Amino acid sequence: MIEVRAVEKKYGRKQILKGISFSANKGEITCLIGINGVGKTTILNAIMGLTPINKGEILIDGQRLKEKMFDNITFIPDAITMLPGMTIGQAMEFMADFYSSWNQERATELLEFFRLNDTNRISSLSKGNAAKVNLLLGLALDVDYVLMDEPFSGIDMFSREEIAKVFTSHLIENRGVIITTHEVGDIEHLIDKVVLMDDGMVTKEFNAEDAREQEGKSVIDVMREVYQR
Ligand SMILES: Nc1ncnc2c1ncn2[C@@H]1O[C@H](COP(=O)(O)OP(=O)(O)OP(=O)(O)O)[C@@H](O)[C@H]1O
Repeated sequence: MIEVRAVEKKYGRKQILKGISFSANKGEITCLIGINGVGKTTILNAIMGLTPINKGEILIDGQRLKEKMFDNITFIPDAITMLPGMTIGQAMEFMADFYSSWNQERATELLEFFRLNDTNRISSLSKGNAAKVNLLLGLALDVDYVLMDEPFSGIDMFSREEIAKVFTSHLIENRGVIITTHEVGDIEHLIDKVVLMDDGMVTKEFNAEDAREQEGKSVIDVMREVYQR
């Protein structure tokens, strides 16, 4: 489990996170939702140890962040970080050389799943295919936790639908996934837990299926209630 406890973060004098707390379980997809600039990426960076926090703590499987934990967690940023001149195959080789957790079998399966051609250059990819390569490179690692920053941002409806399918496949199973987004529409049915953020705080944390089954409310219904108060 990833536990974010009363985390505060300032950039200069600007307080971005004002005591954020939530948890994300293994085997579940947790969606962090909030408007642009609310601090979603900052939280992912803090979980990855990429940005220092001012207060609070972050625990992974009950332990404070330590360097060796980063072998068990991966961060998929919102844009591809590989050199544009590389082919998809070369990007995969780079990852295989760099990460001991690289799983070539899973990488090949993801390549087929997303119907990508490994001889294509990163620079020639459509936004949708670049997003798929980005996910492939992260999901091919054998890690328990996957953090994804806006995986659906700026891509067309058909690519979004194809990408969404990966979340219900065995390629995600048993992992703890945190996704950030400001548009929940396409992935609403895939999410287990929802964490709504506003003004540097968590305004509501709930189980999406419970909301659907017990209250007959979609994630969007709950968001409307919370944000339009
Ligand atoms: N390194 C930094 N130095 C100063 N301010 C920063 C830095 N990184 C982020 N910020 C500011 O912190 C706030 C939160 O940024 P963050 O990227 O975490 O938000 P977000 O919710 O992920 O937004 P988006 O949906 O646009 O990606 C923004 O106002 C941003 O300008």
